[in-house]
Amino acid sequence: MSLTREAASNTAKVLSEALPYIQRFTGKTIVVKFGGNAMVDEKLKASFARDIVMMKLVGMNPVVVHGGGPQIGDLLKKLNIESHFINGMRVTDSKTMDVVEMVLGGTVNKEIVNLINHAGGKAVGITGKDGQLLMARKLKVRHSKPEMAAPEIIDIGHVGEVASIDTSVIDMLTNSDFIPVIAPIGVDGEGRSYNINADLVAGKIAEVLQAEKLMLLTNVAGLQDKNGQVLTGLSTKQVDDLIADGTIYGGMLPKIQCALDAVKGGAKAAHIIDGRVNHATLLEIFTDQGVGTLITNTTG
Ligand SMILES: Nc1ncnc2c1ncn2[C@@H]1O[C@H](COP(=O)(O)OP(=O)(O)O)[C@@H](O)[C@H]1O
Ligand SMILES: CC(=O)N[C@@H](CCC(=O)OP(=O)(O)O)C(=O)O
Repeated sequence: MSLTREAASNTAKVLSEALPYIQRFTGKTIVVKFGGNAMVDEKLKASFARDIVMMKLVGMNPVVVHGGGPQIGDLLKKLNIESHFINGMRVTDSKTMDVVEMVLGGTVNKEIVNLINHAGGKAVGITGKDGQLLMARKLKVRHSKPEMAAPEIIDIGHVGEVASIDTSVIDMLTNSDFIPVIAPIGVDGEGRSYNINADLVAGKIAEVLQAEKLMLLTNVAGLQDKNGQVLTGLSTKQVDDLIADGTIYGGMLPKIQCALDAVKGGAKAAHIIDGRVNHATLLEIFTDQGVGTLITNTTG
């Protein structure tokens, strides 16, 4: 079926709108975090993979970090293991850690690799253990409740934070035209595995690579206020207030924290975007209409 003159002209307009973005981002690193909740729809997964391939083909260096919280939750449920979260982090005992490693390093990682390869890219899946990419240490979680005088430090098991990053394996892959797909599992000097929140990993990698953009795809329109309005251009003070009054909670806590840390650490910008929108990644990179919440260092 041929396009009408008007439709063809609109398509040409959109394509030509992409030109300055292609020029601006060629050779630049874009870290994309693909969230577990944006990863449950087959069509969205396939369009995400095409977007990543397109970025690579026009000369950008996409680095994919993925989550898989819902997928871990599904397998834990089948195994009759309960899921508990504190401050957006999964309480991870030894049995849970085995499942986390199996799901993130196995099924989820290889599914994304497969989708990107099917779309015409050359993806390689790794975990933070490969090439000692992610050295981790145990995360100390501060937990507070209104009735408590001071926050207490609680043990949530094999949950880690990033202690150091060695990007050699990422550099080697991107320099050979591969697209790295990274599962957020870290390791310490003793060889112990750690479950690390995928947003935190994406943020740290964006910081170390001094990425042009950190894109966090999720299942909401962006960071929202109490009335559901999407907020953008926030200062750190505003973010602190939104956390204190409970507007930001659960999985959004590590997301917003890592976005702020990444831009403070040298990533140019962080975007929290709606992964439920078809081709959200492409829209954010190549058009004038950014989708979601933008955080830059100038915002506070
Ligand atoms: N202020 C807020 N604005 C938007 N979402 C919020 C906010 N506070 C908490 N959330 C929750 O954070 C969730 C996103 O975090 P998470 O479930 O961990 O996503 P992902 O799996 O994509 O990493 C949203 O689905 C929403 O329930
Ligand atoms: C410590 C911690 O909570 N780790 C996460 C790792 C996966 C993840 O971050 O997945 P999403 O991005 O899909 O939420 C978890 O076990 O669910």
